[in-house]
Amino acid sequence: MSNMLRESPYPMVSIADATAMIMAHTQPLGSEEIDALTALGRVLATDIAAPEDIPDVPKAAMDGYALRAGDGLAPRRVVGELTAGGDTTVALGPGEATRIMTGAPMPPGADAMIPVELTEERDGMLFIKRELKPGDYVHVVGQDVARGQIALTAGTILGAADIGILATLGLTRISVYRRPRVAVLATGDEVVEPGETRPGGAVRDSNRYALMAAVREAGGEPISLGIARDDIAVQRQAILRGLEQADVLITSGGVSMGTRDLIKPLLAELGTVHFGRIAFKPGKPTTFATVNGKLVFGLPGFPVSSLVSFEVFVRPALRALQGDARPFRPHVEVTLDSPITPAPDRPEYQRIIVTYRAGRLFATSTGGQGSSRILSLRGANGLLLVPAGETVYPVGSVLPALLTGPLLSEG
Ligand SMILES: Nc1nc2c(c(=O)[nH]1)N[C@H]1C(S)=C(S)[C@@H](COP(=O)(O)OP(=O)(O)OC[C@H]3O[C@@H](n4cnc5c(N)ncnc54)[C@H](O)[C@@H]3O)O[C@H]1N2
Ligand code: MOO
Repeated sequence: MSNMLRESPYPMVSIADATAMIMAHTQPLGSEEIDALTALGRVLATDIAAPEDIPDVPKAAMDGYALRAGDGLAPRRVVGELTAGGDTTVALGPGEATRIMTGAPMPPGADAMIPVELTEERDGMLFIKRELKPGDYVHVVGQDVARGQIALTAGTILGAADIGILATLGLTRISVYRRPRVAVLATGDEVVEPGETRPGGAVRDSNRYALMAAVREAGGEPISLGIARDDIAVQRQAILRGLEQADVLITSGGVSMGTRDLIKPLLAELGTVHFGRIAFKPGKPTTFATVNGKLVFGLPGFPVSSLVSFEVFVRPALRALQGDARPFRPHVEVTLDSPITPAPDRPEYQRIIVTYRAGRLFATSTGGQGSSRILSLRGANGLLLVPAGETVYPVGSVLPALLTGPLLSEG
């Protein structure tokens, strides 16, 4: 008599409920102070107020001559030359002008400047072709950033421009949220290291390596826990080792109905399993637990199921843990370029290539959507949200999708 369970003891939860349960257990980790100039991709933990005006003194906006607007169109005597970073001690009296280069501080006494194209200089005299007002072509104090202005807000993911803003303000140390440490464990007697000789029927461990790369892409720090064979003591020990070192633990495999599917009972023994099945394809047996306040995701063994479940359920949690104010991928509407067959029993997240064309987003399927067909992930920059059903969606249908990568553009 087989001791296999005939029915899962875990109720099937909806995608929305699963997401809500995960996010309810996910609070930003603490912050740390780091070098601002190498903080690309990190999430700011505090607002940044500008400590000074930029520019801090009035500066020439163009190459030309600094002068006094009140002298009107009268020729001026050229008394010197000012360059950006050069000596700024020249002071202008009435009837005087000085050559000045873009970015050089305006000399005392000058209240305007004129671009070289609108002038002539002969025998030490400047002739101007246009009358000026005070302030013309002058970059005023605080014009770019005003002292006290909030230049960056907490929750910002620091991009190249933000690094530039911090450097401009001279802020070389900043407070950012800590990156989650994420331990990744592969399970399965049939699973071997990709570089090892593969016995017939064994599978190479693609999941641990793909998941660790996905963790890194999501801003986390992956920790490899290797491969645990299908033995409850071995897996318990690996899980405990992971929880000691990490904020989050991800396992691959061993979450469905087989006699060697040990992850769910183990997590129930060590902590609380919040859900063990989702009405979702690919990734129905995806499991979420907390053990001593740490998040644990039991992802399915099929390579597509594990990566898609990571994208939909784990990635938002990793983003929220590092303080990202917008942890979810953008939702868009796409027009089908190829017909789509839904799964009859569960909403399915099908892999698509999204292209921007003539003002609209179009989606092409990546082909067969089997959970073991890893090539269905190749080139995909979107997940099409296909409701359960029997009817094929023809070309031209409009469906919602998540954008998971950079948009392709045609024409
Ligand atoms: N009777 C039922 N059987 C299954 C059900 C079910 O509801 N009732 N659910 C199916 C669904 S849906 C999924 S998804 C899979 C998930 O099963 P597991 O998470 O238990 O995964 P395994 O059985 O351990 O492995 C599945 C498959 O993936 C390969 N694998 C495992 N680890 C890796 C790895 N690290 N790298 C690459 N490939 C891996 C493994 O060899 C298997 O081929 O269960 C269905 N079954
Ligand atoms: O949900 Mo499973 O991931 O269909 O293959």
